[in-house]
Amino acid sequence: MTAVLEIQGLTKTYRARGGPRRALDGFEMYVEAGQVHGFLGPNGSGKTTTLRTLLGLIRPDSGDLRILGRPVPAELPQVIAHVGAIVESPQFFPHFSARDTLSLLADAGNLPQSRVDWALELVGLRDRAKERVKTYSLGMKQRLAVASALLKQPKLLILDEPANGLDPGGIREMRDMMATLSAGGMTVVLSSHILGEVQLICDSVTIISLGRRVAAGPVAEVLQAHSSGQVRVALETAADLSAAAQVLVAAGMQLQAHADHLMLTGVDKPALVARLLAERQLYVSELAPVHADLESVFLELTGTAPVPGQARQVDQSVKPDTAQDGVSA
Ligand SMILES: Nc1ncnc2c1ncn2[C@@H]1O[C@H](COP(=O)(O)OP(=O)(O)OP(=O)(O)O)[C@@H](O)[C@H]1O
Repeated sequence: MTAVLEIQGLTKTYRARGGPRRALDGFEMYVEAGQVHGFLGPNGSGKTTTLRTLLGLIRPDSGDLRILGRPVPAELPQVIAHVGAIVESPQFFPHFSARDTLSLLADAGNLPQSRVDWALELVGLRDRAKERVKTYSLGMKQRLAVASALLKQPKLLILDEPANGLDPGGIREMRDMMATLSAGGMTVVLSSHILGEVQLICDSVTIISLGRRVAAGPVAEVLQAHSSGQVRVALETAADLSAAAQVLVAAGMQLQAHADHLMLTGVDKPALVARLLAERQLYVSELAPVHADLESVFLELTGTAPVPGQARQVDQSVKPDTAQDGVSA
């Protein structure tokens, strides 16, 4: 597969009041053509810095960046026509309508006016397109921003928090829109904190923590690589749970007993559990591997799971010693 986006060894240190602040520390990222790729990380982990660097808005200290195979920023002028992006909430003229705004942008970019209606339709603003932007809700402004990035019909669409401010219906529409765009061959990179949504939308993800990649790859592989092998076991007779727990512990398994089930960890072969218990006339009614979700993997990898009684500070996330976790993109 062709990489639409490649980043290797990206570093960036800001000069801040409190001293130099290393925002990116050998960061890597690969996105293949036609993918919807989720870019995830805690607050302050370096996502916006990465995206701004790709668009030539920030000069990196070092690193190799390529868009559509071209090195950036050196050859950004040659590829920028194929890249649509919203990296910061764009400001629109409040007295213009959405249609006027897009029309102006199409003119400025030498793009056909027919794209205006196409983009308005796609983001669901067609029926409100004549109203002034200042009367729009946050979610409607967000839709207009996406429409403005779509005008170029880009090969690569980069969206920083596209679901910000959208209602549940809007989030679902955004998801459908991504699917439509990706089916048409567009590659989409989106940063988001709505992990359930990312799990539904994205083919692949990169997770960043304190400026380094901590996981990357197809969503299913990342989940698989970080699933803890948990299995939930319930018995036909709940009264047999403690006897079953004893059997399984004696067989070297680790478990937690709950009122109506046992939760086993590190189980490679769930069938073995059923066999061990059946040998003692203990019959399982449920034997279900518990799949990790993206949120739990994210919290584990970035070390940002809430701890009762502690207020986590923004820079308290995990930075691995090495940049990789073994899952490749
Ligand atoms: N102009 C700047 N000057 C100094 N430090 C900066 C500057 N911009 C970003 N930083 C710092 O760089 C780090 C990475 O910031 P960045 O905005 O890339 O994070 P992010 O992952 O996009 O966060 P969020 O999810 O909160 O948007 C943070 O510690 C931030 O404070």
